[in-house]
Amino acid sequence: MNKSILQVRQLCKTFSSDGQQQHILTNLDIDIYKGDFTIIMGSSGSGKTTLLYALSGMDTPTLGKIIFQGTQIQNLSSDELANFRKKHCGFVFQSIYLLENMSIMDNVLTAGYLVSNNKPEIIKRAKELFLQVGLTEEIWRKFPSQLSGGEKQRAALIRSLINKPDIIFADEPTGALNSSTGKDVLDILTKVNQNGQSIVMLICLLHYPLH
Ligand SMILES: Nc1ncnc2c1ncn2[C@@H]1O[C@H](COP(=O)(O)OP(=O)(O)OP(=O)(O)O)[C@@H](O)[C@H]1O
Repeated sequence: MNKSILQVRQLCKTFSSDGQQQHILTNLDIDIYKGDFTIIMGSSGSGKTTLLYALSGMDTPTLGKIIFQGTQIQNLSSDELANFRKKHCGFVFQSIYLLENMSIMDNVLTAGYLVSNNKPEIIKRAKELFLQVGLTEEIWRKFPSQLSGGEKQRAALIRSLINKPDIIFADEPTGALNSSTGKDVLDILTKVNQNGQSIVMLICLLHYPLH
């Protein structure tokens, strides 16, 4: 059986505003295993993004434990958490946050250089990844505004992969794409998973509560 890399125990998240409490996540237990493609479904507003923020240490839970490869991530300082995310997590979102003032290759390289000093190795890996997802040199030299939604999402996926993360968190990665480009992105995620990459994907479904 595969190794558990992320364990969530009795996770609760409550937001308070105007004296009102909103219990978004209640006593969630989750185990994410190495190499798995885990899909978490929930309706709009059910707390998927809240869960992703907690799992990746971008927000602190109200109660409960998140243990990543033996480390309880709530115990890390904000610098340690930022390092943890850089080294261990990759992110793909519905809104594609590429930097508009640089080519998509430079977007990917910039993310790689944050973690590694080995520039030739990062460049080699970026080129291989671009070719694997069907983006040729002509495309990787372009700026985000010159690309289709599907091409941009594939570039964002490469950026999430460049540092060989332990887990990719994909929050509705096909939400802004039409069905054919959305399928292309899902096919690529499936291929990446078949090569051993652990993926947690959040999908919005109507009328599907998380708890
Ligand atoms: N910082 C916050 N302060 C107060 N309430 C919040 C905060 N963040 C999220 N919420 C509330 O928590 C609930 C869950 O939000 P979340 O974004 O996690 O849902 P979601 O399942 O990702 O929704 P969608 O599929 O529409 O993106 C919503 O009612 C939202 O308004």
